[in-house]
Amino acid sequence: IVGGTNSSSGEWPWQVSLHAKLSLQSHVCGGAIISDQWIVTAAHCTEDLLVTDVWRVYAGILKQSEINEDTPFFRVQEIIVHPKYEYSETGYDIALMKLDRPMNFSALQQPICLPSEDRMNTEFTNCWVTGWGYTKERGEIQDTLQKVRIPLISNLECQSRYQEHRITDKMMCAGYREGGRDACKGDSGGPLSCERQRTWYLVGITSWGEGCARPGQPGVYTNVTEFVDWIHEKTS
Ligand SMILES: O=C1CSc2cc(C(=O)N[C@@H](Cc3ccccc3)C(=O)NCCc3cc(Cl)ccc3-n3cnnn3)ccc2N1
Repeated sequence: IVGGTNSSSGEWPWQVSLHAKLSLQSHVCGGAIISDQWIVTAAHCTEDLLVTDVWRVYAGILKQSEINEDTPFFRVQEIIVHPKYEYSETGYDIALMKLDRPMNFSALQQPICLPSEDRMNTEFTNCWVTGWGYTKERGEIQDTLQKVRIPLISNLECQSRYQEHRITDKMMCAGYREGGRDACKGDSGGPLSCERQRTWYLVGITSWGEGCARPGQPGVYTNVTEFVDWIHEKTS
């Protein structure tokens, strides 16, 4: 996250850190808890890592330094990648991870609501992006979960910023014209969370962008509203 600040414990209890343990273990992507046994993340996070037993899902943590060999984690039983996913910039950048056992909810780990499909995203005015990603383009993974408020922008404006891409209705964008605040490497797969009437909704999944926090280069997110039916179909 570029231009953000430290989160406090329990502020984003649906945020998880997805680790892969090959020879070494490291944070790969963010993710969001949507039920006691399902995590939503980006499809590109699971590319080349579709074998389930390398994954470790850490919930209820604020700092990466809380993670050591004694820290409890969830194993992944199943990974469902959207069948139309090819790569982030063509959309459908969404995947589901089924945990090997149901999670007990607490103040530190609990689900975020899925948006209802009849809401227009532009109605959301209090949206935040969170993650342990870089704070600048050539940065490093952060210890404390970062948060930054970023306004949603119309797909029309977003398309005008990405003339060499097709910004589809399966995508949505968020950013400041002047740049300075954005997601960055290590944040992908994590939530773009929007609050309305004291309830938080998973409106976007951090997907791609041209650099981090550059002027006129907004972040591009998977438009979760367009996938609510698919998520219900796959997780029920
Ligand atoms: O311990 C480490 C060493 S460094 C490291 C890098 C990444 C990384 O590049 N992630 C990519 C995605 C990725 C994930 C897995 C495998 C390969 C790539 C990312 O987050 N990419 C974020 C994409 C992005 C989204 C928005 Cl909304 C705005 C701007 C950007 N960025 C554009 N340029 N950088 N960020 C993930 C975990 C890491 N952990």
